Amino acid sequence: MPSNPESPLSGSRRIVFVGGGNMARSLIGALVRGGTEAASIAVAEPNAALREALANDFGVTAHERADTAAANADVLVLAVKPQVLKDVCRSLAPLVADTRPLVISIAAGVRIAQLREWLGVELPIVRSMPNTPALIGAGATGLIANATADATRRAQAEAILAAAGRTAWIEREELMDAVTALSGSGPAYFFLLVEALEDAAVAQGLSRETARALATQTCLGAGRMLVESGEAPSILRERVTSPNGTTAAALDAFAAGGLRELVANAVAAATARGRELSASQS
Ligand SMILES: NC(=O)C1=CN([C@@H]2O[C@H](COP(=O)(O)OP(=O)(O)OC[C@H]3O[C@@H](n4cnc5c(N)ncnc54)[C@H](O)[C@@H]3O)[C@@H](O)[C@H]2O)C=CC1
Ligand SMILES: O=C(O)[C@@H]1CCC=N1
Repeated sequence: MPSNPESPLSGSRRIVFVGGGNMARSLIGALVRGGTEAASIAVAEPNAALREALANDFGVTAHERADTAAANADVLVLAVKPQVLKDVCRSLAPLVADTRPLVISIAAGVRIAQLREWLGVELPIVRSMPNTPALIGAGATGLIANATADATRRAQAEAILAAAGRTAWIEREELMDAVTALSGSGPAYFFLLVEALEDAAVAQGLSRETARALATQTCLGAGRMLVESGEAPSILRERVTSPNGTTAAALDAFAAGGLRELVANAVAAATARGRELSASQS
């Protein structure tokens, strides 16, 4: 149980993660750091090394099998790869028919209707899309609930994901593909930009070490300014850009190369791939 009785998690008897990989580890770490008692968290993970690491690092109960871990779950967090989710849900169907947990899925491209079908019974379901910065408590997560999830269940789901960063509810489930393309995959776009900046600076004569240090700190500083100033990115960009100066020269080159169109194409491709993945799961 969380120590704070006002927390939306205070009524959770047991939060059970099915799958103990990267994302589950991020969320479990965030919950424990945020004050949720490790004794109220269990995880099912077939990989023994991962299981032991979760138990040792966070004090949670780790099981080999999902059905053992999920007995008496109040909240079930589905954190396996999308490809195995159907089998996992079907194996848990008899159990959840009795225990009626809140089900939170973090699987990319798996729709609520599919989860409902595989679980075999009407349950409160929240589909979410977190991202890897959840590892350091700086995640961004999109959420959508089915009609069976009442305000209490929605608040519980939000509190679990909010332990690892910011959350945003979306109005229509189709928009989850866009959320996946923006914040789910987004950290990779950012890392690619840092790689490209680093390589470009090396080409201009800086050492690899200096280029990485300056590129990394520049991105951190710019990101923090964006969050802490609350100002629009376009305003912050204009403030860096002296008329006819160095930034203007670089921005002209970006525009000539079609950077905005390229980003729009990349996000459209990711959105379309999300749609394809969910169609292939049925
Ligand atoms: N990596 C990312 O950036 C993001 C991933 N996601 C989603 O999160 C989910 C998990 O992704 P990761 O943590 O990156 O994958 P992962 O591969 O690190 O973790 C999945 C874990 O599930 C375990 N597993 C497999 N079969 C199982 C079973 N029957 N019962 C219990 N556990 C089982 C595996 O041993 C593995 O450790 C995926 O559905 C993915 O779409 C969501 C947002 C971002
Ligand atoms: O690349 C993927 O499909 C997953 C979903 C969001 C981040 N990684």
